[in-house]
Amino acid sequence: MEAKASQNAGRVMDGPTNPMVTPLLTDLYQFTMAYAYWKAGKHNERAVFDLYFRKNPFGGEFTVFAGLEECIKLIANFKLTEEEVSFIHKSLPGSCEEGFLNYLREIDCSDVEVYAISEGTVVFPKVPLLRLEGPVAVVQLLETPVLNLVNFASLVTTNAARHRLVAGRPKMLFEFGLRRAQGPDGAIGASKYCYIGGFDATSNVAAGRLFGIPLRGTHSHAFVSSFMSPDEILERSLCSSDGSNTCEDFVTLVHSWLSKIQWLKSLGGIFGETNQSELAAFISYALAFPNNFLALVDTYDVIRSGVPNFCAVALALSDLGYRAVGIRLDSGDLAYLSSEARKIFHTIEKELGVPGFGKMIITASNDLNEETLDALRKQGHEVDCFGIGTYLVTCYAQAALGCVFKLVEINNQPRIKLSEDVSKVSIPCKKRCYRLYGKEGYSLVDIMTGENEPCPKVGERILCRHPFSESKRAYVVPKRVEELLKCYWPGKSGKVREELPALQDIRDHCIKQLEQMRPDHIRRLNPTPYKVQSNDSNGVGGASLT
Ligand SMILES: Nc1ncnc2c1ncn2[C@@H]1O[C@H](COP(=O)(O)OP(=O)(O)OP(=O)(O)O)[C@@H](O)[C@H]1O
Ligand SMILES: O=P(O)(O)OC[C@H]1O[C@H](OP(=O)(O)OP(=O)(O)O)[C@H](O)[C@@H]1O
Ligand SMILES: O=C(O)c1cccnc1
Ligand SMILES: [Mg+2]
Repeated sequence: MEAKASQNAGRVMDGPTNPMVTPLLTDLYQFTMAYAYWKAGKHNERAVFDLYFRKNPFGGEFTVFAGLEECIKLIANFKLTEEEVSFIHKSLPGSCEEGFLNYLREIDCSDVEVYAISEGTVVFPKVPLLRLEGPVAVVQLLETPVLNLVNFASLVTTNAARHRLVAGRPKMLFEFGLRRAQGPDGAIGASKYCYIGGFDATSNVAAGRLFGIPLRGTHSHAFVSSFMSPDEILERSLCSSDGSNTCEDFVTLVHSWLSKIQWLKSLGGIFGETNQSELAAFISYALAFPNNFLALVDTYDVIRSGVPNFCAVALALSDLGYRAVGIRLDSGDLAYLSSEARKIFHTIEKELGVPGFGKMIITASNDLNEETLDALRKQGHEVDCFGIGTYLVTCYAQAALGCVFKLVEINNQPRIKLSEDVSKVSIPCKKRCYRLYGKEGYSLVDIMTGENEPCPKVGERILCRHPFSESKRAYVVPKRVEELLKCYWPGKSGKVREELPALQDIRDHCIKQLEQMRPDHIRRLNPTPYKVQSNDSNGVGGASLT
């Protein structure tokens, strides 16, 4: 065990994704406190801090924890450069002794221990997501960057998970937020964490390269409106998909299909002359990507122009052995338009005998959010994929998660932060945290115990009580007990360090966690609060949880 621990601790780890994440990415008062600790000879006192939040976001009763990997990468690489030390020197109020600068030159996180809940886990208020233990001055310097790395990551992952829950599992979800995100880091972070929260892909090419997230894109309005007429298309030939023949005039082939569907009885003359500049754009795009033809159909009129133009191009492609992908709708009533488009696709499949035409993929976008996804689901729609930007990545419905970082123990002495507001009182002591599962497989309660208290055991009755309300207590007989806080950075403790999982594994873990939640905790309307309690060692009676 010792050998493995030192091997892990010695492994070189990449720095944080964003090179701006350095020891200077902290509040000034962390450095002034560090100086004052040092001056008082207290800087090496051993402190324990908990990072937790007080209230679930978005009016819900769950949160998904994210940002751990970036925290560990910061901690693993925490070292001030000479230039940074001299900047701190200049920035501290008044004079600062040379000895402190030497101290700053030497510090790193080799004596810090980090325990954390696994990234992608569903978590609840008050339970520590991270527990940092180490020399007080060093751990204080970590407070701000660690909060910064966890707060938005967990908020946007939770937002993505909520969008996933309301859209339903079979739907594809694409994150399209780069243009609207809070700057480059907000965008890259949103792409990474929306993927963890259950999105299938991103339009953000940089995030695709950095994290290996699948990239997806559709078709733009500018491309459609950049064309005037099919006469602009000079190179009109297209080779069949198997290379066996070439259609010399693909434009004429498309026109012949357009007239055929125009007069299809079962379409009831729903369209006459379609927009020819739009048709030109579709043909041109099909010539560029015959295997991936997808058209944005709402530039002029979805039902009278966009969809018929798309169908004509898709049918011409089908003659040459290609299968079109589908359409994107970006305005109007998405429930109505997707259903009408689907009817047309089915009619063409049936009337013209083109197998699979009814299954064209319909993508929808345009200011989508949880509410609109919910409304669409209730109305009924035929959308297969949703492209979601602004509301998702900016976390429009809630600006911040509000994680805090509180001192709970110093030199083995418990510490508490009091407040008039009971929900703001910190819970003292170095803790262990457990999730207790009932006989149906759902988790029943998270409990926090003192570090040296006995751990809950399967099949044994445990009395759990609300941390601040004496009367709220219940017995639990767990069928399974899971310890939540694991060692992700052992410091000098010699403990084995948990490996940081691959992004894909974090995503799988998150999806599985949400599938295992009792449905009433994750429903949108009036969800049931999940219980977070502490262990009751004095054994007074209570109700039972099963
Ligand atoms: N069936 C529906 N039920 C509820 N909301 C919908 C439905 N269809 C679309 N929406 C949402 O309604 C809003 C419509 O936006 P808006 O009023 O700007 O119209 P628009 O279709 O974008 O118009 P424009 O043609 O000017 O772009 C969007 O937020 C969209 O997601
Ligand atoms: O609507 P969001 O959820 O933010 O998703 C991304 C949007 O970005 C694009 O258009 P853009 O918003 O740039 O232009 P538009 O509003 O005119 O469609 C795209 O067509 C989507 O509508
Ligand atoms: O690929 C798309 O359709 C896309 C990408 C980003 C924003 N809006 C749309
Ligand atoms: Mg828009």
